[in-house]
Amino acid sequence: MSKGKLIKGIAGFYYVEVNKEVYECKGRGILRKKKLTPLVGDYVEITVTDEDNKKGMIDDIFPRKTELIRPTVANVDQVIVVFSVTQPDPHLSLLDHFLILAETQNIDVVICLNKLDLVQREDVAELVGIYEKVGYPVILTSQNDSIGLEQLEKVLRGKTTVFAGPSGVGKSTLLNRILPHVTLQTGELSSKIARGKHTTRHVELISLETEGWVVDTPGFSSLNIDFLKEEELADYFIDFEPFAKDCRFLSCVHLNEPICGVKTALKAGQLVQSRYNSYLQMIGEIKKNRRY
Ligand SMILES: Nc1nc2c(ncn2[C@@H]2O[C@H](COP(=O)(O)OP(=O)(O)OP(=O)(O)O)[C@@H](O)[C@H]2O)c(=O)[nH]1
Ligand SMILES: [Zn+2]
Repeated sequence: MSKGKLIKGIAGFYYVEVNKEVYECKGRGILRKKKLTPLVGDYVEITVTDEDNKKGMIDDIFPRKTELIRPTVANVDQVIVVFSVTQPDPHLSLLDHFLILAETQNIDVVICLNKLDLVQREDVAELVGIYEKVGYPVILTSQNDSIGLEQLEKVLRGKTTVFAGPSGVGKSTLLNRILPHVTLQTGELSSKIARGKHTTRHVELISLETEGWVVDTPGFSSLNIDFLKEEELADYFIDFEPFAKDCRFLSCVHLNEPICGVKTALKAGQLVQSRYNSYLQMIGEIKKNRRY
């Protein structure tokens, strides 16, 4: 028996990578009896039934560390959320929505700001400062000027990483650059049509030469956080947390309550206005969702 990583599942077949070789596998009946469904990202035990044709059977699934819902991938170590510094301009509210979703799934995030070749470093210093202060690592990259690529590779090494971000920020271009052995569709090829296909694609882990896997995901233009409750939203703003303990009421939602640690910190410049604006916007979305 060998231990492998499930990298793709299509129509009842599971593709399992063992020492850089990929085996087409079926799941044994025992899995169904145990109510286990193999997921992309799973570490599995397989028996090779046909070495020449690379076929095998999945005997067991190792316990999952994490289970991401969208995309459905097990054992994800981190998400790299890519935004471009311009073209398109970074949409901070969208980035904050993404960060909140990642926090609800308890997953580590690295922010990658791409297309650095189009601006001066000074122009992005404020943006970088905002998110580093909040507590997220920020990497600056450019595929055109080969900036930050080694740093990015270092972050990916040995991990299972989901790449996410809005359309057109350069995710596929970056991945093609650090994965020279695969070719992903980028916006340059008949963009709109390619993009349509993008969304129906199967989730697939791409193996890195330096150990580790990445998952490319279709670009998003909006994200729903309105399944959250108003009173729990602030818990996912990791920068609010140290100040929320100074609120008079335990149930404070940091809007109009008297003696609110979050609003005091905001006035004192200890919290960033754009983050609080995103918070207000999300509260609005949650309230709207409740009205039926
Ligand atoms: N100036 C500059 N342009 C870039 C860079 N990286 C990518 N681009 C361009 O940005 C456009 C979009 O790149 P893609 O890689 O297709 O973007 P994507 O994020 O994968 O987009 P979706 O597939 O729609 O999610 C293309 O025209 C790229 O040539 C960069 O570092 N600098
Ligand atoms: Zn408060």
